[in-house]
Amino acid sequence: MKIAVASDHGGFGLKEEIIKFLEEKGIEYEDMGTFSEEPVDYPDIAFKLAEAVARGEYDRGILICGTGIGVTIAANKVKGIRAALCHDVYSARMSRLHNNANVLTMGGRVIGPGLAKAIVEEWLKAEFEGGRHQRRIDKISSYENR
Ligand SMILES: O=C(CO)[C@H](O)[C@H](O)[C@H](O)COP(=O)(O)O
Repeated sequence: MKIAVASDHGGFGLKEEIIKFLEEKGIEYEDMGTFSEEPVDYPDIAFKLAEAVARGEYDRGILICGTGIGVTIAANKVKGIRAALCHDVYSARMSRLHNNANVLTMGGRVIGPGLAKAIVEEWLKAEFEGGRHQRRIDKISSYENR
């Protein structure tokens, strides 16, 4: 599995922690920036990662801004992206099982690295259950493609 990871300045510190974690776990990733705490605009970061995931260049993406809200709103504008803002392990798990989320979003100013790593670990291992959940996702896709 190949993961794309990106943040704005508000999520930069947490992104660096998540990257260390992915390295420890031997998970293939690409760091799509930003590369410092210099302010950048979160929509630029979110669209770049989300479009790359939508094109199939990565299996999944992780996006981090200050609250996680901005990148979630932006990423979900990209066709085929199901970005889920998760600040607890249960939501992270359910975003995979029921929503087949292909982008995980978090707020670097909201949660610390310990919880964020637990969220990422659960999110990467949980698999979509399909069935009735596929029908619901298909309705979202139909709306997107109308
Ligand atoms: O949290 C965010 C958007 O939801 C982003 O991290 C923004 O950068 C945030 O709005 C804070 O911006 P600031 O320029 O660092 O005050």
